[in-house]
Amino acid sequence: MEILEMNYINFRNLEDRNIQFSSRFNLFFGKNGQGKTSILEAIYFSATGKSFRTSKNIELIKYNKEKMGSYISYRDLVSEKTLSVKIDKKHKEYKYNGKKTPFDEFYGKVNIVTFIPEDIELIVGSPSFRRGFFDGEIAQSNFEYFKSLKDYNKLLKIRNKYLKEKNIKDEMFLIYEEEFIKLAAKVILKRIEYVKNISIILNLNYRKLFDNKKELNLKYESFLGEIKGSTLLNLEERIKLKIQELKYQELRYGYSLVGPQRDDFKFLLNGKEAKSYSSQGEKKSIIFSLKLSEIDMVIKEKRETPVFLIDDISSYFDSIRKESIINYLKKRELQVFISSTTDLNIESKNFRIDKGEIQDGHYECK
Ligand SMILES: Nc1ncnc2c1ncn2[C@@H]1O[C@H](COP(=O)(O)OP(=O)(O)OP(=O)(O)O)[C@@H](O)[C@H]1O
Repeated sequence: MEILEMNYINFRNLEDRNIQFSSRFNLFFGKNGQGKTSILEAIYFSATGKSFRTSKNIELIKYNKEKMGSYISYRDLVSEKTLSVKIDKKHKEYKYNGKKTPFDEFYGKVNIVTFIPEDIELIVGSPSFRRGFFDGEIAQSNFEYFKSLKDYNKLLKIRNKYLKEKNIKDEMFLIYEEEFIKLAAKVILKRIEYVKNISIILNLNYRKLFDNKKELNLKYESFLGEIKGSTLLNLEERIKLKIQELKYQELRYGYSLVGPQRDDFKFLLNGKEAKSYSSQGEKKSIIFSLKLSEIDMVIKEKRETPVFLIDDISSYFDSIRKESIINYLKKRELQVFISSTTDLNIESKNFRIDKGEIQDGHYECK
């Protein structure tokens, strides 16, 4: 998959422009605070309708402007297509090949993997941050999961309302609960499968790029306890039993104590939890390996190569790790967008960013 060009109007601090991209490396080079992250965010936003920095789209609109718009053309395995988004303070409009499209159908058309410094939160941050990330990843290449998760979240809200009102004898509650259990089991099973598959690739990538003497593992921790080898049916059974077990606590707290919203993902380096035991350099390397593994997973699930966005590579990695990453990327057939404050010694289409203004052309990165 390849993004061919992009247009944007009133996107953060960027001067409006049309940009043609290279199918391999695109390097955005500039000093701090000039708009390097914003241009990567504009690419991500145009392709997915979401930002990797904020959940409030309104923040993307340039200060003192009323609306913002973006457009990309891209090529997948089949043909060339376009996506566009318009937002103002009240409305959002998504278009696919010029036709209005609901967000659910817009999202997932272009596969993008991002690496941003804030990703370290995947190790040190909250379980909900990790769940959000992995759910997004699975949903990106699995529409059924996207639907199940959306429906599950709706039912979770409804269930919590009933629990809060202590209204669990209501006939509707029982009907909702049956569906709640089914969807909870589906979501958990898909997550287990995903973790199992990505874990193998993750370990290989970590060893290949950063340290071949260590073993990296990703583990799914469920509120159900040990769930290795589970099937959909026995997950449903176990959730039912757990609901029985926690019935009184759920009524006391007034919200669900069962379900995938209670689960977490853990990174283990040589069997020890990375959050508590790994160095900063190791944590960054784990996350980078995770992102490379995501690329491999998208290729496996969709047979389509995703686009890779890497923000601020120069200040994030030391020179040895940076070289290892660049050498690896050179060998992969990927379209890569990188922002950096220093030269990376790669053959790339270069863009210089200065106060939101982007100029292209080859130049010396100094
Ligand atoms: N909605 C907006 N409208 C106008 N300017 C904005 C908006 N949102 C953020 N900015 C400004 O855009 C500038 C560029 O931010 P950005 O994060 O893209 O910089 P950067 O080049 O990645 O910097 P760094 O290397 O320090 O991370 C900042 O000065 C920021 O205050």
